[in-house]
This record gives sequence, structure tokens and C-alpha cells, in this order.
Amino acid sequence: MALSRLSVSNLRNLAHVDIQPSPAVNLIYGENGSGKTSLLESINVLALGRSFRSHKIKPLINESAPALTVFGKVSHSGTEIPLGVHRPRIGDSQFKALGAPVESLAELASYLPLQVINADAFGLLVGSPKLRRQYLDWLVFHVEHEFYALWRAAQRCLKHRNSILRRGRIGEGELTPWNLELASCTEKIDSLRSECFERLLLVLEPLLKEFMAVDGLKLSLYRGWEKGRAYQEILQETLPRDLKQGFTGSGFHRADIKIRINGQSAADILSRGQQKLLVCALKLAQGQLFEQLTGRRCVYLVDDLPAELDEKHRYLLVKWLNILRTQVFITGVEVDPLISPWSDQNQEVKVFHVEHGEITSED
Ligand SMILES: Nc1ncnc2c1ncn2[C@@H]1O[C@H](COP(=O)(O)OP(=O)(O)OP(=O)(O)O)[C@@H](O)[C@H]1O
Repeated sequence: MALSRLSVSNLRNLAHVDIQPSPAVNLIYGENGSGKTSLLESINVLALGRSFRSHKIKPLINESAPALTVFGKVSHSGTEIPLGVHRPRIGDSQFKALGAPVESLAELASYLPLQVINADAFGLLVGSPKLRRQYLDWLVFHVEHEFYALWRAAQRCLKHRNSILRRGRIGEGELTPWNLELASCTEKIDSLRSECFERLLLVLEPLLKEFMAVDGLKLSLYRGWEKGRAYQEILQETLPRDLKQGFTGSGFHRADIKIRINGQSAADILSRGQQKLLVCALKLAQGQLFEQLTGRRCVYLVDDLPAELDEKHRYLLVKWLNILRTQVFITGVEVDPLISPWSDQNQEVKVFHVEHGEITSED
């Protein structure tokens, strides 16, 4: 699975870009503010309908243009899937796959699975549980087809339940249908998440050994309510508290991956550098497990690699990206620190230079 063509119009300072990336390694260098991150952002927009810098696409439209367009072709098992995103300044975004409008952003996301390693990704460890939940759900979404429908149904129930709770006065039996459906979806979501998580731990183990020399590191899944209890029971038991707060306090929406070192939160113990290495290992494990379970490979976007990792760990990340045999796009200000880790990896490397939003291939 690789992006074989990328064409961008009017996304930030990228007026017109049309490149044919390498199916393996793409190194993008240029001065600060030249447009490197914008190029990665355009791939993110194509894959997910949004940027990794902001949830809104509008600020991405070039300030003097009426719309932005990103078009790409994803090659997979000898076929090519055309994808397109068009966002006018006034009006709604249009997303297309295989020449037709997509039904949902979830459908769009299924065509080009992406992993992003950038300064924000390093917040995975220290950020809110939502980020770690999203990390796990990315995997569950891509490998378990029933997950998305379950997750949507559970969100809908939660919304209804919360609006009844907020109202305060509850008619007899009013909560019952929502509780029942919420509990049924929640238990299924939990079991899909737990299964993926167990598999993830197996893949993560060898990566952690290489990336982190830290004893006592342990990852565990908190499912969002008390261990060993049925969720339905919890909903009954916590009703007085939920009523007081006006929302449902326990459930799939509270799940988290707890990362601890000898019982203490890893975020409080690890250095900033170690946190980055742990996040790299987590991201690599996700790509590796994704391939094991689906036979597909995700594309990695790595923004400003030399600024984020020292030389030794840049080589280590490259070694593992090479093992994954996945398509990568890596940016940096200087070209040499980007190229040198790949010199003996026997991969098809393409180098792109970005200057004032213009991109030239150096092959
Ligand atoms: N809507 C917009 N219209 C036009 N230009 C924009 C818009 N949004 C941002 N820019 C400009 O686009 C340029 C590219 O930014 P980008 O973040 O891609 O640079 P970069 O090469 O990754 O830089 P750095 O190395 O500093 O991270 C910047 O100069 C920015 O000011």
C-alpha cells in the first residue's frame, strides 16, 4: 500500500505540486517555512479529510486561492485507488474515492492507513486518555470491520443517556433502552479492544527492548470501568453519581492505556527523549500489527526527524521502518542527516527539495 502520485493545489504555500513518490523512502528537505510539513499535511488531508495540525481544513486553503485540492493514487496489490479532496473557501468539503463521493470520512480513512510521527505525536504519553484511546481505536478500526458501527451506536446511546441525565427528571424506564443498547455495544467494543491490545503487547515487546532500556515498564488496558464487573451493573450502580454530574462517568469513552514504570506513571518518570522513543516504538508496533492482521502496510509520515531524535535513535527508527518495508515520507531542514541512515538499507530512496512551496525531485 503506497501513494504512487500526489497532486496538491493551493494548500498553504503549496500552489501546485505534482509528484510521483517512491513506494519506499521519500526524503523531503528545505528551509524553515518552505512547505515540508504542508506536504505531509496534504497526505493527511487526502487520507483522513483533515490535517494533523488542526481539525479544520479551511485555514489550510492558500490565503489567495478560492479552494484547495489534493488528489492522489494509492497503489495496492496491482490496483490503483484514486482519492480526492476538494475544499472551497465557501461551501462544504468534497471527498472522493474511486471516482465517487465517499459515504463517510471513515470510508475515506480505510483507503490510506497513515501513521504520523511528529512533535504532537509525542504527546501520546503525556496527553489525555483520549489520545491513547484513539491510538488503540485506530488499530481496532482498521482490523475489525464491525468496530466503527458499534462505536457510533455507543456514541449515540451515550449522547441520549447524557441528555436525559442532564434533564434530571427521569420517567420510569426511560433510561432502560439506552442502558441496554449502550451496555451491549460497550461490552463488544471492550472485547475487540482487549483482543487487539493483547496482540499489540506481543509486537511491542521486541521494539521496547531496542528503543528503551527501562526496567519495569508495563502497559495495561483500562477499559473504562471496574475490572471483573459487567458494564450493565455499573450503569445501575453509578446512576446517582451520573445524575448528579449530568453525564455517564464510566464506559468505553473512558478507556485508557495505562503506561507505568514500577507502578508510577511513565509520563512522570521518563525523560523527554525517552518519551519520544516510547512513542516511536508504539507507532511502529501499530504498523507492524496492522500488517500482520490485514496484509496491508500503512504509510508513515515523519516530520522533522533530525529535530526530534538524536543520530543513534534516527538510525534505529530507520532500521525498523526498513524492516516494515513500508512507504515513508520524512522531512528535515538539512538533507545529509535525512539521507545517511538510509545509505545501507537497500531501499528505493527519492529526495525532494522544497523551496517557497515549490517541490523538485532530485533524481
Ligand atoms: N493558508 C495559508 N496560505 C498561504 N501560506 C500559508 C498558509 N498557512 C501557512 N502558510 C505558510 O506556509 C509555509 C509553509 O509552512 P510549513 O509549516 O509547511 O513549513 P516547513 O517547511 O515545515 O517549516 P519548518 O521547517 O519551520 O517546520 C509557511 O511559510 C507558512 O507561513
